[in-house]
Amino acid sequence: MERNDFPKDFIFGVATASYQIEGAYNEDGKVPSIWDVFSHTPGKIKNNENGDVACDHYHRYEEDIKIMKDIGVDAYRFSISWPRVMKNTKEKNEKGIDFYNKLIDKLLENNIIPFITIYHWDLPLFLYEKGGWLNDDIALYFQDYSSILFQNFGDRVKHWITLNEPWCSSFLGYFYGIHAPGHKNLQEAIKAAHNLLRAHGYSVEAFRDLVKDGKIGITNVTTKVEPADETEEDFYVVLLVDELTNGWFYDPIIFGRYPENARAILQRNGIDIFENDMDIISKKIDFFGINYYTRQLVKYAPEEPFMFKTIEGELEKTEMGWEIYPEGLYDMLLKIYNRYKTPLYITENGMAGPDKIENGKVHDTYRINYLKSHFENALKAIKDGVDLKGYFIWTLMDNFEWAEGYSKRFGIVYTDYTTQKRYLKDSAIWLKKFLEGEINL
Ligand SMILES: CO[C@H](O)c1c[n+]2c([nH]1)[C@H](O)[C@@H](O)[C@H](O)[C@H]2CO
Repeated sequence: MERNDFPKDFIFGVATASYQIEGAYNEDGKVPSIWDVFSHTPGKIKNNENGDVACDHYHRYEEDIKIMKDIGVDAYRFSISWPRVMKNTKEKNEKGIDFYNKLIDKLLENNIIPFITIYHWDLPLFLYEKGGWLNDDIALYFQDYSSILFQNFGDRVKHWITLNEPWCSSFLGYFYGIHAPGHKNLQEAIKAAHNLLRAHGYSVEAFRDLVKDGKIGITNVTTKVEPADETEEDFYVVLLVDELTNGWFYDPIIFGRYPENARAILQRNGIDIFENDMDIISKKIDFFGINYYTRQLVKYAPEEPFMFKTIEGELEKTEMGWEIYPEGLYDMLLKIYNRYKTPLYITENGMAGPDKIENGKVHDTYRINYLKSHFENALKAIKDGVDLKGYFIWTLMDNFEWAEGYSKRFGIVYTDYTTQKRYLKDSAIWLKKFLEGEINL
């Protein structure tokens, strides 16, 4: 398999997110986010680390773009920091706008296509203090914020993603409590999920007026859910978990309704399900972004809140403890495309590895093998009819891995956090050769 086996307009890129790489957490008018608060709260982040400095990308973006250019990526997916661009619900921070204008112009100067994620979890604290994703007004605040981005950047940026993984923002942030704002309330999670979907819809509505020649979509967690054992009960919980994680955020956008089995279970547990604005939520999109990493093995467990528990699988695992399961990418690409008939991008795929640097080198052969096997499954899906338009590797450089702090390295570029020096890992050199057509896998 080689680069030319992919469609000629297929794009390969790398992805990052504002809070994970930018640093400058209180510079040039940026106001606090819920992640600034959460990461400064003792015990929330491994080793009590935070994103105050991260990869210092705010000051080093030109160097980072040069690295992307050197590797030869076609596109770069990055997120906008809402609290860097907005001082409050109405006023924009000009210095924040300036930063992203410079970033976008430098990308275009280097023939790298910018893909903007409007929201990748760093909610401004001033909105959290108004109720955050639990306050129905947030959908219109998000529309106002989105409109400011469309008006300032839409002349040059034609590919937009409204939200990154609303499942994480709602379930990890409001039910499991391991992400900001750290709540543990299922009803809140369902409310937040609905307001995230509403915010997505209102953003799409504004986009159609303000960036008429652009494409917009949403990125969802997309995990292959499989039964731990071949029992009827385990197959039943597969259906339920697939609806609760994947379907809950795909179905409303295409069908204008929540998946019925998960909905029934939630209602049977006394959870209110929301229906308002389904016409807004299901505004036509141009693509889905798929974040695929691994599978989830589930077992029927009647004693658990959703009657299932997750079982540890036997396959080789990454540093995150996630099984390496490239076939699952093929399965999910087919499943999502055939169910929703909407063009797809892989907006994240990659692995955390035991990366050690020696004399400026990182021999991450395991990451090359991971990417190679996932590229092969993406190509197989294309050959089997999936309209897959691109593939973004997570991630450009090692960065702040949320609750894991800096302990997990996903980058194809190694970040030395003490010197802020960047080092191309073997996987970056491999990718460069693949993109140049030098490698036939
Ligand atoms: C099951 O993994 C999720 O889909 C997922 C994995 N990841 C993500 N979502 C987030 O979008 C990134 O910000 C993370 O850095 C990245 C690596 O953890």
